[in-house]
Amino acid sequence: MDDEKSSSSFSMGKSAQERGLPYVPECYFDSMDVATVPTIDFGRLKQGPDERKLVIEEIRTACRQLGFFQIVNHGICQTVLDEALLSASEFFNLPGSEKAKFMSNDVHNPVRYGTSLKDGLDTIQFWRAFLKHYAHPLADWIKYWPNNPSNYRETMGKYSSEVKKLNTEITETITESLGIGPNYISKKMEDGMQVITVNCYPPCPNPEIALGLPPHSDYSCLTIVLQSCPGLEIMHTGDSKWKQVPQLHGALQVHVGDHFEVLSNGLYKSVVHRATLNRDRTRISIVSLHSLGLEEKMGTAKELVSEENPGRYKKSSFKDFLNFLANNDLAEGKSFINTLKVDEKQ
Ligand SMILES: O=C(O)CCC(=O)C(=O)O
Ligand SMILES: [Fe+2]
Repeated sequence: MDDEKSSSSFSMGKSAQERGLPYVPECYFDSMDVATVPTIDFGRLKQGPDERKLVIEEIRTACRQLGFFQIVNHGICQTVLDEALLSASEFFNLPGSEKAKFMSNDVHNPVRYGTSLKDGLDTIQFWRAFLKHYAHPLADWIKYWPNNPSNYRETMGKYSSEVKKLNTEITETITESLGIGPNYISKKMEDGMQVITVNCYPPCPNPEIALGLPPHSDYSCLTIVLQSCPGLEIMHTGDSKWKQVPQLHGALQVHVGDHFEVLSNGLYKSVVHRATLNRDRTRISIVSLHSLGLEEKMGTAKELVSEENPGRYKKSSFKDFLNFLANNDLAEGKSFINTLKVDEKQ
């Protein structure tokens, strides 16, 4: 199956759910374990210091136990979310030749399209098309983004800048929950990198034997994800089982990434996750990865290191991750965070 055929085999309707944003019949997930995902009401952060303290405690627990939570009342309105998803799906519906203009295997390229929708039906392993683009500072990068569909830059740009602001707020709560204060890294994060990965997983004829994305953790400090329907699975640290993340309309998912595992000296673990497939509808996810500047190294907070609790990680930057990615295949189980652990055998 080639990209051209897969793209034309799905189409979007007119309005978010009515507009036909993809859904998956519930029966598909009957056989799966569903994750109990902490849902954090961000509106409560502004309801006085006592309420804020409780929310920070919930975030601490979620980051320690799962490295993952979802947020509601995050302040980004539903229209912005729906329109970003819609223009993402319109992009993937374009003819292959249009998308191929952005095709690149160079992981250092700030805008690139790629697809694994080429393998024969018997041999498919991964079933995904993606568009990645740098998003901060927006004015520097937006001119390189697709302008087909014609509102792509506007809708995705709006979503990107709102999610960038949200990232700063979440970062403040995370460092506060680590006991190092809300301003520990927020300014650096504000000036740091934002990479948007738009994933498209068309209906797959063999969802049992293929995946959208292999198990991995994100290199980022934080990743914020908007999904059109369920499909993400996270590894439950308690019983080491894959669990499906349920769909909560309007919620955004937050992943602790490798660089926050490093900052926290391993108190918070980056969440291992994978994208599964279904045979009925297309799934879209918009993934916003936030880290420090391209060459700025993330190290462990010195406040979280002591004689009894020595530093466990080497410093690294986003660029170090890109160099790792250029030379290693995540599908073969290679993991960036493992290369950062000081006691890990290389
Ligand atoms: O599609 C998803 O929900 C996950 C995508 C993902 O993990 C990634 O792009 O890093
Ligand atoms: Fe990921």
